[in-house]
Amino acid sequence: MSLHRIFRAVIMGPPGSGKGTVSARITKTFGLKHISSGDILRANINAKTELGLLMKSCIDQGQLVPDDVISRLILRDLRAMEQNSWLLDGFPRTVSQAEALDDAYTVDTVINLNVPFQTIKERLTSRWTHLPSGRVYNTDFNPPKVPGLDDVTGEPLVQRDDDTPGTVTRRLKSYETQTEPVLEYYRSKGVLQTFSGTETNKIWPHVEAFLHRKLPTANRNVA
Ligand SMILES: Nc1nc2c(ncn2[C@@H]2O[C@H](COP(=O)(O)OP(=O)(O)O)[C@@H](O)[C@H]2O)c(=O)[nH]1
Ligand SMILES: Nc1ncnc2c1ncn2[C@@H]1O[C@H](COP(=O)(O)OP(=O)(O)O)[C@@H](O)[C@H]1O
Repeated sequence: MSLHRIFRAVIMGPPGSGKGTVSARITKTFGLKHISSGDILRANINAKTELGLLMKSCIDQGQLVPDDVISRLILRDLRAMEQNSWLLDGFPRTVSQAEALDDAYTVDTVINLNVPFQTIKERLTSRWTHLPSGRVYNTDFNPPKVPGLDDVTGEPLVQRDDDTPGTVTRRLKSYETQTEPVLEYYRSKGVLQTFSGTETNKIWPHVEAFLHRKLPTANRNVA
């Protein structure tokens, strides 16, 4: 059965380290299903669901939403794709979330983007997001073809309410205290693979080569 084994991966890294950008390249190249906790939360906020309204102030203040809320949300989505290989982006962010995931699935590999905080701060205040798809742009790095509009749909891009300098500082702090222990958790399980650098275009070839080794064609989802 090993040829058709389902591949389950997590991508980690501080806010703005390029998780969304690298995830888009991974899904395109390897056909894994991409599940982004931030995209799911923002879709709830946008649709003004009860959950979205409850979580918005937490997110806008740069705090993590409660473990039980996000774990239930993500595990429910994962149950709907039991037969698919997937890439989790933004979850788990605490050891308690990692344990909840571990109770349900074995994670094959954890890709850790190790990008210095100084590099990140400059990026986030110039990030533009297409909310419905989660596609991200940057006024310097990958500007949209038409300023302010998504390349694929032509719909407007927005700046996230939590991409302000003060909130970015709080998000980096919560990354240090709450999320860095998750790296240790996965390191001790022997599944952590760290990629360090300041530019996504230099990091990406290493991630791609690593996944080519880990993920022979047979493991990929059929497009
Ligand atoms: N200048 C620069 N910006 C980048 C690079 N890689 C990604 N970005 C931009 O940085 C911002 C954060 O990247 P994103 O993928 O959203 O990171 P995430 O928060 O970890 O998911 C976005 O606006 C990206 O377009 C890079 O190598 N250089
Ligand atoms: N796994 C999670 N646990 C708790 N809060 C989360 C989680 N994922 C996302 N969030 C909330 O959503 C916000 C945005 O997350 P995300 O889109 O992953 O952004 P980034 O990677 O740029 O920080 C976080 O700052 C946090 O408030």
